[in-house]
Amino acid sequence: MASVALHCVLPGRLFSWTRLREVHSLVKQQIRSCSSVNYTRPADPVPASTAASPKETDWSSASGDKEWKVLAQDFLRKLSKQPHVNLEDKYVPLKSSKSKSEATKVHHFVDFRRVRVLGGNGGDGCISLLSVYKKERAGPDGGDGGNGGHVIFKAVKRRKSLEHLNSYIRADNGDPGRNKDCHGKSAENLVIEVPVGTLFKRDGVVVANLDKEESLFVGARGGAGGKGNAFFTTDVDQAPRVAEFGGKGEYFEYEAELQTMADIGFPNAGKSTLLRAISRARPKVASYPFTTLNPHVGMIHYADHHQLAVADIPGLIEGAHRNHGLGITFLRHIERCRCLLYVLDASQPEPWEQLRVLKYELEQYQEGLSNRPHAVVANKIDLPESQENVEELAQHTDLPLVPVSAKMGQQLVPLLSLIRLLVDYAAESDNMQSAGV
Ligand SMILES: Nc1nc2c(ncn2[C@@H]2O[C@H](COP(=O)(O)OP(=O)(O)OP(=O)(O)O)[C@@H](O)[C@H]2O)c(=O)[nH]1
Ligand SMILES: [Mg+2]
Repeated sequence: MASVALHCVLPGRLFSWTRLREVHSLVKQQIRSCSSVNYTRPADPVPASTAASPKETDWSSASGDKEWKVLAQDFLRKLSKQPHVNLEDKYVPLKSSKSKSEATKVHHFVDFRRVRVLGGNGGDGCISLLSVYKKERAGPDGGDGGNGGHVIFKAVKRRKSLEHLNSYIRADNGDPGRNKDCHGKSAENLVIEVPVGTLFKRDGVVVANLDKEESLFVGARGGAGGKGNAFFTTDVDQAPRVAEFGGKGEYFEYEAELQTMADIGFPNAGKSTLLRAISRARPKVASYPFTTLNPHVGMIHYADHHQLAVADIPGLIEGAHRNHGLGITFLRHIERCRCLLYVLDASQPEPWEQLRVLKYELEQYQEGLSNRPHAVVANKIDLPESQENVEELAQHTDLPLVPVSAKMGQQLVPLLSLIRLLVDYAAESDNMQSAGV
């Protein structure tokens, strides 16, 4: 979700600055040339009153839903007139008072894990015949074994990634029964927290969708405890010498997948700088393309104590939907984002071309993906050449547009308020859809 990601990936190689400059100019050429490949260039700039370019309207009208655009535009207009006066708490972003972590380990955003789960075995029943003072044959007294623990997955809001999920999860075994009718202790169930929106698949088939807070999924049941020999006493057999073994715990392999992990994904220039500016995340920032090779997630806090996860996805290149570059892996992440931010480098000429490429790539990968509530972030407005480009960009798109400087921290508050508006809108329409309204 950062600077227009029309770059190529340079995995694990050392480059000279000259090589890097060559790559950069290649990328720029790509940006300019992609318009001629698969989609048409926009017509000459149209007057602000008839803002939407014909192509733009086509994409957005695919879903027939432009309500969020009107809402977002109104919201931005109000904000520009009366910055944050009388704004509801939920739109007021809070700046973290904590400094950025000094830890050297960077946590990546994990939205896919393969896990093997094993329920605990039940404890074995005990065979014992009691013999006490003056009563040599006091009868059978073998206790039952305890039950093995289940492995249970629970959806909680405070988890945002599957990073903590181990690849092998095993619940405890039940204790075996003992003599003197002592029953073994049942093992505690092992409850593993996962983020809301986690899907569990077995052999490609969805077996559980934890899309509600507190919803549970029993991944593997523990075995039942075996009965001790006291249980088998009958009128005709007063001293049974049989007991049961405890049942084996279930074993399954799942693919855990996170659906709406990050609320906003920015497919594309200065993305990492922006994520650093608005959250405590620390993605690497550098002046060459494809600095970010893994998605990063940062949290934004609002005055009503709500938190939003924002994901920074590595840049997209032209043809990403055909798996060029690192393309398809990251488009998979975007698929799970509720809303999108298109981060454009406003210092480059014709930034609307960057927007077209990004939208085209998303649409090619999955139809309707680019119709999710989204906004355009014109970054680097601190550079003098950006001014004119941003004005022209506003004429080329009818999308909510926020000019920012991620590096200088300019205009970030309106952006954060807008993000909240879009995410709330998306959540509400999701709820309405699931309620069948
Ligand atoms: N002047 C200026 N420079 C910026 C701004 N935001 C980012 N940059 C610079 O742009 C360059 C790229 O920034 P990154 O944040 O790494 O860009 P990115 O989109 O994450 O790039 P990839 O990870 O390679 O896709 C860095 O040199 C930043 O310092 C800005 O607002 N103003
Ligand atoms: Mg980056």
